[in-house]
Amino acid sequence: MNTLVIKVGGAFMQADELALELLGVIKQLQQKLCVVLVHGGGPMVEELLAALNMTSHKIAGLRVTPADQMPLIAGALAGTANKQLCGLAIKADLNPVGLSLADGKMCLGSVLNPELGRVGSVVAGDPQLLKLLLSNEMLPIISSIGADSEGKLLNINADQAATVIAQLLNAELILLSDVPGVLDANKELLTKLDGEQIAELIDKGVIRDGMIVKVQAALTAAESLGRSVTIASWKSATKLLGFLHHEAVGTLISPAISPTSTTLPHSKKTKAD
Ligand SMILES: Nc1ncnc2c1ncn2[C@@H]1O[C@H](COP(=O)(O)OP(=O)(O)O)[C@@H](O)[C@H]1O
Ligand SMILES: CC(=O)N[C@@H](CCC(=O)OP(=O)(O)O)C(=O)O
Repeated sequence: MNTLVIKVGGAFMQADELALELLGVIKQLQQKLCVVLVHGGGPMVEELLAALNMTSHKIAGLRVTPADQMPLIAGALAGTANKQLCGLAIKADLNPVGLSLADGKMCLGSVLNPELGRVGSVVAGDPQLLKLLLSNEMLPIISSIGADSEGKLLNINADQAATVIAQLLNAELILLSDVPGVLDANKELLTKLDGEQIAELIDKGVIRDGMIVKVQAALTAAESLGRSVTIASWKSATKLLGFLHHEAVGTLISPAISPTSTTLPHSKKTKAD
């Protein structure tokens, strides 16, 4: 069976009804595909830090993560967000297994850039654990907390995490957010983009904030997997069933023409490269 990696942003877990609808669609997709869910949780991180009177900021879409905030961020992502999503999956009659990127050595992490603190990059490691779970019809639900070779925790952007999981399993990849896809300057959906068009839209300031990391992660995946990656909304779950019949949803990111335009800031090459 082919494998599909679906990534959902943090706002997803806070929209129970829509989340349950998407999880119902995942149950249907499981008839035809192996599905792995990767999740973010930016809003949960921010809520926890704010409750503790702590602040946080992002550089180029990546949250600067001082070492003393790492246990809290791991709690919000691998704890609150992961378990909340596993709970919703149980309600949707799925068989979830909550994991982080270090489990079963599925991904190997290292510090991305010391200026960002414990922010990490990961490369594909051992797929055995995920294959075992998928062959038993379980739904792996993976948070973007990883670890370095010394076992110290790392905070990985969840779009980048999903990209590496797709590389690990040679899977299709869909990145779901709270927007219908990548939008142009008039807020109209762009149905197809390649590396050159993306570079231009970033230059013009049309693609901003978290969407920059997302499109760059999608390009990295598209290039290394040699197939298009979808950016779409988790708010229109049933449209995703069209994916089974090769119907396009959201924005299709196709492999870049210019490989240099796809590199993430300071990112390392993955094994799949
Ligand atoms: N051109 C664009 N098209 C769509 N969304 C964009 C664009 N530029 C910036 N964004 C912003 O990017 C956000 C999605 O990125 P992010 O907040 O990181 O999502 P998630 O948490 O779902 O991963 C959108 O909610 C939107 O505010
Ligand atoms: C390094 C980095 O930026 N980590 C992200 C991980 C969670 C994430 O990516 O969540 P969303 O998908 O909801 O944005 C963070 O701390 O917010």
